Amino acid sequence: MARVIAASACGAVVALGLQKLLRGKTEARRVSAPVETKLIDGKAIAAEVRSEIKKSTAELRAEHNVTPGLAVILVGSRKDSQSYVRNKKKAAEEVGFHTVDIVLPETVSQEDLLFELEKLNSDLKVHAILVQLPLPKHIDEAFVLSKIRVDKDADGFSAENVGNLCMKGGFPPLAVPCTPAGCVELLQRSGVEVSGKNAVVVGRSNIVGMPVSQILQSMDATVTVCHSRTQDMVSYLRNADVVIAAVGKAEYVRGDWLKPGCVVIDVGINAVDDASKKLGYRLVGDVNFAEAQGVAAQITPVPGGVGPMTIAMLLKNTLNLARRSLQLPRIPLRRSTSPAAPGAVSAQVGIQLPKEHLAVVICCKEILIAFWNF
Ligand SMILES: Nc1nc2c(c(=O)[nH]1)N[C@@H](CN(C=O)c1ccc(C(=O)N[C@@H](CCC(=O)O)C(=O)O)cc1)CN2
Repeated sequence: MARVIAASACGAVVALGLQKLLRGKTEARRVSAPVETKLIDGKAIAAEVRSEIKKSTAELRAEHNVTPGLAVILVGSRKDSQSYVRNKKKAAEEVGFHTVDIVLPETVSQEDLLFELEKLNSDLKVHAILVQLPLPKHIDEAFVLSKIRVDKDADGFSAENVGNLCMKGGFPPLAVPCTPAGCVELLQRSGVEVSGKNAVVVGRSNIVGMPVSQILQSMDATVTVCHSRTQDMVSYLRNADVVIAAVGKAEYVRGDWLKPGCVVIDVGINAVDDASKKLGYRLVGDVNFAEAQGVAAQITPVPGGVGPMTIAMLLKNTLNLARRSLQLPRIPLRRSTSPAAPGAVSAQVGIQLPKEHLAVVICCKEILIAFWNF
């Protein structure tokens, strides 16, 4: 009897030891080897897009005698908005666009702002209008945006453009919100295939979170939108192949929340105090960049990631709106890495065909193939 007890006690000790050893092994497996993290250089990619737009603008002028025109309305004297508007105007002029800038005082009435907007709506030289956001509190932002002609909506913020962005198999939007389009362009030009992948968007703003989630969904990603009320956000992020961080909180997403090998697009631009800098602050994103190193396979830096793409995509929208005014198709800037599914709403830069035209193209292709085989 004593021997039996001793044997089973011994067995239990061995089993416990084995269990411990195994647990140790699984824990060791969970800590994966560091990943080599590649930087997605938004500055360089934006320069590439701008040079393609410059070329297409020169062709449009040579072939149709039309110069794309962009008008920007700035209300008030916020330093950041002034700087964004200055950069937009500079970039537009560099690619050969005609530009108009309207600067109104902080105290301007909504009526006077709408009066200026109306003049731009009927200016034949202006193909795209942008109202720099945010607007002062006394102005109804949504109402003002709704007064921009849909076919001059440079930001793609109108209900019709956003509606078309969300509709499966509907008309393609005339313009796509610039920052979301920039995020997707970065993914495409970095060879990231999103179809069938888990994408997590952190943030649900009208400018970024909502439209980027719609675009990714139209590209066949499985999209989860996390926000301030999401419970256990980390559980979603740990399963995300693609992360779009647009929450507006400095270094909010921690490195150990990410799935090893994921791709991170950091939309945040947050100023944090830094006495070592001349300005007394430095810019950081919504993701803890240092911690994401060695975990993410690719990541955008801040600054120099999504920001420059926002302006490049504004130029793209302006060029496409100018082309549309001549009933020309959208300009294909560069072949994307993955073609959109037929009829899908697409954020790609290529020509977008309505379903009927696509059917004709497919039909012609079938006839050609049949002819060839015959
Ligand atoms: N009508 C709109 N208003 C606003 C938009 C918009 O798309 N349409 N987006 C933002 C601001 N924005 C453009 O307007 C914008 C933000 C940041 C950048 C950028 O290039 N950032 C740089 C860093 C800049 C710096 O040093 O301060 C970067 O990330 O590298 C461009 C445009 C709100 N309003």
